[in-house]
Amino acid sequence: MTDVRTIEVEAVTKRFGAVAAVNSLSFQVAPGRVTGFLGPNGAGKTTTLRMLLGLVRPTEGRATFGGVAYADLDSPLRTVGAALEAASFHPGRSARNHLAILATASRIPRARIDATLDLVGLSEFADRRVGGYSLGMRQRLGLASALLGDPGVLVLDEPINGLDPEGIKWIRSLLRALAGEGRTVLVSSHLLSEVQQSVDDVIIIARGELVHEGTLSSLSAGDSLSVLVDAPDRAALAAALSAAGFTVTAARAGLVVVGVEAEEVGRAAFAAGVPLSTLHRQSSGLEETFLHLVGGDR
Ligand SMILES: Nc1ncnc2c1ncn2[C@@H]1O[C@H](COP(=O)(O)OP(=O)(O)OP(=O)(O)O)[C@@H](O)[C@H]1O
Repeated sequence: MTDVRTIEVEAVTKRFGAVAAVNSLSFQVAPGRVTGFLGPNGAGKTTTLRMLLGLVRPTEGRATFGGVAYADLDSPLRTVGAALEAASFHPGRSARNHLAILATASRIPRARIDATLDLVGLSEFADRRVGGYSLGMRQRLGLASALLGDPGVLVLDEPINGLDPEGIKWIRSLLRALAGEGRTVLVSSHLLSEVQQSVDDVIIIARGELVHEGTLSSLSAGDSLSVLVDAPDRAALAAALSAAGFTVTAARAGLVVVGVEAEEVGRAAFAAGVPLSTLHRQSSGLEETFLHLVGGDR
């Protein structure tokens, strides 16, 4: 039997008039892992999550929980917890009040209210009006709403946005703990660096299309090694390196040679009798690989 905790997005397309916000997108998200859903602003992340949660109807394809559409789930809040970006809470109500309304509507035991407030660190502020909450506190309340039904799947849109450094550290360990309990945790972000420390897997989209799907370490496999080298006589250095068979690109700080170790470049320059002023190895970080994948010269 298919596990409802597995998110399945199958050839989903969403067009808004002539604009394809999401184009033939397919991926799966497995339980027991934290998965980052990444892409630059406007890539189609929110639209995809909204289709998954039955808030937007796909033009083509389907997005389900183990084959079951959100609208067909027996008890949605107990199966899937979601916190979407622009979550709006009635400013006059307290956090406790918000959760109580949700609990009543979904027949969730009231004991879950205090347990969830405690889990997201809002107990102290539970009876204050949400209107006076900071963005970080509203994020915590969004998370509390998602966790209230003790669901096996969590879908969180930019949950780190608005949190202070301590809050970021806290949410990272919470996400890990939730996945450790066997839940499916899907977290969107437009920055890889924001979620890098908490995700096992990544799904990267750009312009509505999938550009990479795999483990976080599968991303670093795409890292390219390069060497930055320079000489007082840059033209002589370029000629020597080209003659030695290297592919050389001119940069502001010197010449960049891709796919080789610094030692090989140094040896070629030495053999040609060209004194160097700069020689160092540079490895592109994950964020650069990510930006490259999404075509990011932002
Ligand atoms: N209701 C709508 N009507 C028309 N166009 C829309 C609508 N919703 C989204 N779009 C467009 O679809 C594209 C994808 O938007 P979406 O909000 O899904 O991206 P995103 O990856 O979540 O970006 P962000 O990180 O900025 O939230 C954008 O070009 C956006 O302008």
